[in-house]
Parts: sequence; C-alpha cells; structure tokens
Amino acid sequence: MSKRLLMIGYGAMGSEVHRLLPDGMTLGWVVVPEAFAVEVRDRLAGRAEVLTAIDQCAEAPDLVVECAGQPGLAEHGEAVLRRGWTLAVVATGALADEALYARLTTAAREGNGRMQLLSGAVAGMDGLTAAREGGLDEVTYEACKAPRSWKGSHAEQLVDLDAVAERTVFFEGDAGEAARLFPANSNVAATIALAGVGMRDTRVRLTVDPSTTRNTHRIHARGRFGEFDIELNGYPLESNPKTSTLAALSVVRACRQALEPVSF
Ligand SMILES: NC(=O)C1=CN([C@@H]2O[C@H](COP(=O)(O)OP(=O)(O)OC[C@H]3O[C@@H](n4cnc5c(N)ncnc54)[C@H](OP(=O)(O)O)[C@@H]3O)[C@@H](O)[C@H]2O)C=CC1
Ligand SMILES: O=C([O-])CC(=O)C(=O)O
Repeated sequence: MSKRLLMIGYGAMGSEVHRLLPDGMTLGWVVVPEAFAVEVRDRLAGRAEVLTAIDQCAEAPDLVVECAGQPGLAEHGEAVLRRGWTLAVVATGALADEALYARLTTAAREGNGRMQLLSGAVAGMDGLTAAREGGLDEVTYEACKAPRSWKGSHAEQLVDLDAVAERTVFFEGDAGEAARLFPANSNVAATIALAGVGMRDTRVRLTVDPSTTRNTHRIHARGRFGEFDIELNGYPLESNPKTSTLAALSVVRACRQALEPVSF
C-alpha cells in the first residue's frame, strides 16, 4: 500500500515535489493558508485533501514535508512534532529564531516526533557535520543569484536590482542575520550554520550578478579534518527563480528515504 505524505505549503517547490513524488508515495493532505485554499483545491481537483491546520488531519501521515517557508514552519511545526510525526524541513532559516528552535525541539522530545533538516539547495552537509566532530575553525558561505532571483526581497533596499551592471556584494554578515533578512533566499546560510559552527560564527556574503542565470552557492570549511571548497551552480525553478531545483529534489529524496530500507 502506498505511503501517504502531508505537505505544508503548495507553492513552486511543493508543486514540483508533487510532480516528482516517487512511486509508493502519494500526496494525502496539503496544508495551506486559508486565503490560498480554494485555489489549491481547484488545482488539486480532489487528488489530495486541502487543509488549513494540522489538527484537521484525521489520520497519521507517513511523512510530513514543509515546503511553505519560514512562516509555515513557525505556524505548523510544533503541532506536527507533538503528534509524533516526522517533519522534513527546508525553511531552516526559521531556526535562526532561538525561541522557535527551542519550541520545536521541546515538541519533538515530548511528542516523540522527529525533525529532519534537509540539505535543500546545497551539497556537502554530510561532510560538514562529520568535519564538525573533529572541530571546525572556519565556515564561510557565499550566494550569487541573478537580479530576478532577489526581486521582492530585502536586497531591493540594498542594491538597485534593475540597474546593477556587474557582480555586486550587497550583504555581509552572519548566518542568523542573513536567514532573518532574506527568508525566501538565505535558508542555505542557516542550513550551513546548523551543520557547522552555528548562526553567529558562519560568515555570509550575498551577491547579485546580472550575467548569471544560476543560483550559485560557495562553501568554504576548514578544521581538523582539512578543508573543502564546494561551488554548486544550480538551476532555479522556472516557477520561482529564488528557489533552486535542487532544493525541491532534496524534498523528493526525503520522500524516497521514507520508502527505502536502505538509503543515503
Ligand atoms: N533550504 C533551502 O535550500 C531552501 C529553502 N527554501 C524555502 O522554501 C520555501 C518555499 O519555496 P517556494 O515553494 O519556492 O516558495 P513559494 O512562495 O512559491 O511557495 C510557498 C508556499 O507556502 C505557502 N505558505 C505561506 N505561509 C504558509 C503557512 N503558514 N502555512 C502553509 N503554507 C504557507 C504560500 O502560500 P501563499 O502564496 O498563500 O502565501 C506559498 O504557496 C521558501 O520560502 C524558502 O523559505 C527555498 C529554497 C531553498
Ligand atoms: O534555492 C536556493 O538557491 C537558496 C534559497 O532560496 C534559500 O537558501 O532559501
């Protein structure tokens, strides 16, 4: 029998994940804001139940994936974890809020739930978490995207996205600040921080480049293990250029992991 997925959010990433769900996993429920529910019901045409709160879900899903962004994790995360369900998360930037992080970990402990932080748009989180065991001296992260990928974000206050003529750095700070200021664009900064040296000690630089069509992520890590440099040039999703295709694929991978007895 097919396993059943509950998805929080059904925007660009959620739709892509739904399209690519592995055999053996079906979308049972979608949780969306009230104002979006009618539109999603029309789009899904009965293929999944559309809810606006976790307590409306009468059965236990086999997996819950958050594809809703930071407000979605803040609104629904605790209810999922208190029910003892497994929650795979891409809006890792929400965890820069220490109070929310504490609420979610308490809910998981008390409810016997599990929160799985997904690698999202980047690679190398396996190596970084292993490297941390030996001690890390430095972790830096740089993102570079096209102007259209920064539209509608805080970047508009820092750089003229319509006039920028060459690669320009518009933000330098720590991962916590980046995740808070750019909630739809800098979850990766938080993911790297959570896997490495934490929000305050992870240095972040955000750049815009009018000549690129990719979402580029560069990670440098140095420690007792040695050092590594990763550069990942991802294709943005057509439906949302802020979001890399790989981020959606990392959610699909989590769905596959829930099905397979052996997995990476
Ligand atoms: N970790 C990573 O590497 C990455 C993480 N992300 C995160 O994933 C998020 C989703 O990306 P994407 O799908 O492209 O973004 P979209 O904006 O296309 O979709 C987000 C969807 O979530 C819905 N939503 C908003 N608030 C809630 C809520 N409280 N409960 C349920 N649903 C909600 C939105 O509804 P409405 O339109 O009505 O507001 C929207 O449909 C990004 O905002 C970002 O935080 C993205 C890329 C990479
Ligand atoms: O998808 C990406 O390239 C990264 C992103 O939006 C994020 O970190 O939130």
